[in-house]
Amino acid sequence: MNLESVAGNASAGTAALNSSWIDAFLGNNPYFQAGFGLMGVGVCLGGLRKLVTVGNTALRRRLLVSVEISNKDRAYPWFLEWMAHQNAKQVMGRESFLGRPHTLSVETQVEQRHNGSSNVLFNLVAGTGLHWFNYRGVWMQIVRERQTQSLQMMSGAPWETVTLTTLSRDRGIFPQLLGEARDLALRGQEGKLTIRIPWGPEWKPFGQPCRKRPLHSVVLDEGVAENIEKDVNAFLSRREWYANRGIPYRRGYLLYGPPGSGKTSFIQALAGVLNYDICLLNLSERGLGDDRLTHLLSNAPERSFILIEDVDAAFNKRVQTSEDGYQSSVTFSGFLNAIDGVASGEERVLFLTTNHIDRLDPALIRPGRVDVAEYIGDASPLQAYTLFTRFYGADCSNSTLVELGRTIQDLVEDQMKNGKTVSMAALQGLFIRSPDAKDAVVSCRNYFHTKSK
Ligand SMILES: Nc1ncnc2c1ncn2[C@@H]1O[C@H](COP(=O)(O)OP(=O)(O)OP(=O)(O)O)[C@@H](O)[C@H]1O
Repeated sequence: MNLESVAGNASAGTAALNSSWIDAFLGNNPYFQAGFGLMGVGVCLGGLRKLVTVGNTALRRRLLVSVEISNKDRAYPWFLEWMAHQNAKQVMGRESFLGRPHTLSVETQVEQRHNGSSNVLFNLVAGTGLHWFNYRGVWMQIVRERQTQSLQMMSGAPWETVTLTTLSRDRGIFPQLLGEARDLALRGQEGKLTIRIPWGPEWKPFGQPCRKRPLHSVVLDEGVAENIEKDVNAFLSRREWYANRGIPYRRGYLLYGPPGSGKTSFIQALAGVLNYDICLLNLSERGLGDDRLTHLLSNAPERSFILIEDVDAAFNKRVQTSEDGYQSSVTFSGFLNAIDGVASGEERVLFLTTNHIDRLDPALIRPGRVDVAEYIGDASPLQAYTLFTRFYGADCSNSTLVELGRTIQDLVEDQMKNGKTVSMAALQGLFIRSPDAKDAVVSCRNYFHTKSK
């Protein structure tokens, strides 16, 4: 036996000894056996979990359908209002709707009453988190999420989304539900006029929608209201006509005349009759530049009049020729470009008002920018008569009304012969302060008497 084979035998012996020691240690050690068992169970569970996740994703993809509504979309407030409505029904025990939401948020609504007072309603809607509800026999999941990390730049409000999920076969229920929400929201606005003002690059409702003013309550000189209304209606019915001829689909109106003659009131009443909103733009607003103005005019909400009041105040000859340039950061050429609306092919109805048409640059009031210019003047005798009869029509007999109305008419006529006029706003003020028709005549007489001194 040589030395090498002795060494080989020794090492083989050591290896056999080690392996039998490990086998003995592992095989007989209950801790190791349990450890391996647990590891096996863990691996199995991990695999199962993965399987469930994959299965769940596949199942969701094939069987479920989701709709996401973000608070950038117009449907978002409609949907929340609709939810509040459904929730109120549930609270009143009329309909089973939400699976008893535990997180609620408040949607506060201020309702203007007919007598001028207001009523505040607190609607409880499903808050952030997960909710279940049944709509027309279809179960849905609502997840309302709010992003607290980022805020909307202009309003400072957090971004929100509502995700509705239901079975794929019931996907047709979404348009139905959203349609219902829209109808509910629009029904709530029936008889109301929304005024919007710029908010950053967007238009935002200014306060609560107000009650529409009947057109006949604004008494203009004979034929004036009818002319404008007819022209606006003709324009709105000729979209195709404009498109076929490649003419930009826009129309500009300028109402000019003394203060308190009813220019703004008429535009608001007309918007109400046509179910249009008003986008009120103040050219002297701080921070309003050419770019933002162009963007605002090109992105006005559909079915809205753009109203720019006292347009002379922003661009009158005096200011334009002054050395320091313009009052606001909107330049005159920027304003002309914006109202020309090179960037927009959408319908655009622009109303401008001014007390001083002579101060307007001819470039602003040329056809294409201002297509119809109407003078709205102080009270004519007939306007005074009509306003008087509208105020006191219900309070006295027809013959008394006519007789007193004629007196008012004569008073205004006499004033005019003396080269004096009275605004409709002033007459309205006198009538509001007079409890009855006879008082109104006395007040008018005194007023005119004082004025003619
Ligand atoms: N023609 C009118 N018929 C009925 N009410 C009128 C008329 N004109 C003015 N009024 C009343 O006077 C008030 C002021 O009217 P409005 O603001 O419409 O006048 P305006 O011509 O736009 O004035 P300004 O040029 O100062 O902006 C309103 O409350 C309105 O009801």
